Amino acid sequence: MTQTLPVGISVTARVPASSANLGPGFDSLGLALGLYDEITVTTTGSGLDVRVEGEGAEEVPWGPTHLVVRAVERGLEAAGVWADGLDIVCRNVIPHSRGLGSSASAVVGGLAAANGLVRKVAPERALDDTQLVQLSSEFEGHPDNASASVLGGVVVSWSEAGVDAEQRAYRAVTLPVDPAIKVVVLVPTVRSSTAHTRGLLPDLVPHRDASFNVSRAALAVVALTQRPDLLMPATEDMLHQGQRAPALPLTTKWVAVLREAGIAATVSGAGPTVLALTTEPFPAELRAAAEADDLAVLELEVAGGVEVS
Ligand SMILES: Nc1ncnc2c1ncn2[C@@H]1O[C@H](COP(=O)(O)OP(=O)(O)O)[C@@H](O)[C@H]1O
Ligand SMILES: N[C@@H](CCOP(=O)(O)O)C(=O)O
Repeated sequence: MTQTLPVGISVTARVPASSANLGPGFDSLGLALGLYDEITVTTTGSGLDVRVEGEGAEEVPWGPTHLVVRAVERGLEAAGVWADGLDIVCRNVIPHSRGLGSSASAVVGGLAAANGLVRKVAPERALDDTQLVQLSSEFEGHPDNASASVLGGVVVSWSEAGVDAEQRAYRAVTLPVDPAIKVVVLVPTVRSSTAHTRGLLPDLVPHRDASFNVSRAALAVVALTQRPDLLMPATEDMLHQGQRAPALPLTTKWVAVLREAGIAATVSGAGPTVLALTTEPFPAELRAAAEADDLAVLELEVAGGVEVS
């Protein structure tokens, strides 16, 4: 039976950004990054009130089609809980359409906030992390981003055929990142749509390229968790970065510049952000050159999973 939430309860979800693929781990590996959106949801007597501050405030809809609103409603529905009205405030920091998983963060944040409300009133109905990974991946379509924002750290995600042929079971495990690894992102001002750059990928790849990526993706897990000295070979890719390069000229240039300087750089997600993984301080001259190319250079912590207070 559906349970109705009382009016006036409130929670805030703090959800990290993420970088998907990490080079060879296309559609599987993800890393949670210390850039956070905050979503505060309060139950009211009726209606829907949405406010958005920061990134995307003037572009995203402030109503029922807003991604966070849809995720909050999905989270309540999954727990069998109803709210007569909702007040939702989004304080956005994660840049949109830059390859930092903003859409997955919005979905994970909305689901986690809904779950926080459920936990206050009917803890036995609250969803666990496995269910949050499933729901957010189903909803957003990118389990590499979604599971990083749910679980934090570096994640390996995969999917299995469900009982119903149309359904997939999304799974993920998280591993701690070697503390010697520093994460730097170079964020362009221009945007790129994930749907567009996915469209550039071929249906078929040569067996040798697939085999190349299998070795590098396996190595990436080792390099990220215990052997940062292997980050350069561990971030090589044949499956998507080259194919997307024509749509991402600035990104492609900076991945090459950084790699020539011995810094393990990849396209972050579907781009256009560049992800750099290093154990040394990021060189000042490269920072200055990147900023001169209109890239924001951000040193970020590896984040934990979404938190609800
Ligand atoms: N916090 C948010 N609130 C509402 N919509 C969002 C939010 N974050 C992202 N989106 C939607 O997702 C789109 C970006 O998704 P996508 O192209 O997959 O890029 P990204 O790499 O940032 O996830 C935005 O244009 C916007 O429509
Ligand atoms: N594996 C996906 C990841 C998309 O991430 P985003 O942050 O660019 O939305 C892909 O490479 O398409």
